[in-house]
Amino acid sequence: MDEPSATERDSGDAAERDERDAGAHVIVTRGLTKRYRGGQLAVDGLDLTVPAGSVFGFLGPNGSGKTTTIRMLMGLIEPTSGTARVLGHPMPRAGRVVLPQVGALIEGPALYGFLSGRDNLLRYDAADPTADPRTRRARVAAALDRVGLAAAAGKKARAYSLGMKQRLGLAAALLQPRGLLVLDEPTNGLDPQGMREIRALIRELASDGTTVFLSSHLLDEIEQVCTHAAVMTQGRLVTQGAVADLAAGARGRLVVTTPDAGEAARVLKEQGVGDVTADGDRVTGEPPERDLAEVNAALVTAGVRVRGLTLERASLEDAFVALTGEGFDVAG
Ligand SMILES: Nc1ncnc2c1ncn2[C@@H]1O[C@H](COP(=O)(O)OP(=O)(O)OP(=O)(O)O)[C@@H](O)[C@H]1O
Repeated sequence: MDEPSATERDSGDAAERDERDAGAHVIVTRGLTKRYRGGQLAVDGLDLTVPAGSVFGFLGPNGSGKTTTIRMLMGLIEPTSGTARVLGHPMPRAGRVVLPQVGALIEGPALYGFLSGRDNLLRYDAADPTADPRTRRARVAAALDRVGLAAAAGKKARAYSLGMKQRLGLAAALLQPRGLLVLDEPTNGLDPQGMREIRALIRELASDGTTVFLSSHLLDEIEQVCTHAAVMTQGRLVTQGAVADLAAGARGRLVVTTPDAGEAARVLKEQGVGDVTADGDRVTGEPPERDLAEVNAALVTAGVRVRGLTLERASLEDAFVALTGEGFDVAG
């Protein structure tokens, strides 16, 4: 009679659930909090869940607590409170087990400019007590090949472009098989071409199933590269989930293309369209409840020459604005 019901049995407590999920989730934090000594609350009660195999974007404006979180995940600093599990183990306690399985690129790679790209990697690998010296040369060659630096391997690192340096940093993270790659702002400071190269490389690295956790203050970067994302603002988590679902949670924009933008804006407002803005021949607004065919008919009746009337898919930026009521500080 007193047997627990299926739901009671299944619910468990949060710790048990996290234990069960350890294989499915590569990073799990609960109430993770960091208050710096000066009193700054940098991360505030963070509950993060990173699914295995995802390319997970950790998105937030500058100063929102991304680097502080990454430093706690990597055991570089102690949390003030809360817990973090990485690859199923508690951090920072299990650092010795976890860290060899994590390839990290944090705050730019430390390189010796006077050494070639190849020699930098050989030296880096030699400093890793878990690395097998017998396979060193082969692993370095494979990593250079993987990031597209095989041809430039003999060049001194100081002659590398910023994008090449960043790729060399990624190669260093790939010298050993990894369960997780952690990249802090991997395209920061790169020109558009360098950004494209790094993004393509990240997608390729992820295609073999390696979980990639990358921080960025660039919304479009997350949309282009990531399957999942978490959004931070002022140390707090705003939302997390599959990128497609996050964007779908926000409503898109109604877009009317017309040479008669002023008149179109007036008619749209009359038709109950909110937040109408006109920019050149594009007039946009919040989609109204009513049938768009009626809105179109009203525009045409008023003499507006409609070239196009569409609903634009909501972006992650729309979702961010809808959730926080703030604009996303893209300039950083
Ligand atoms: N060592 C420190 N001591 C005191 N405050 C700090 C320290 N490091 C960061 N902070 C503060 O904590 C907050 C979060 O900083 P953090 O660097 O984690 O943010 P971020 O999202 O990574 O931003 P950025 O991209 O600029 O690094 C900021 O207000 C920052 O000024």
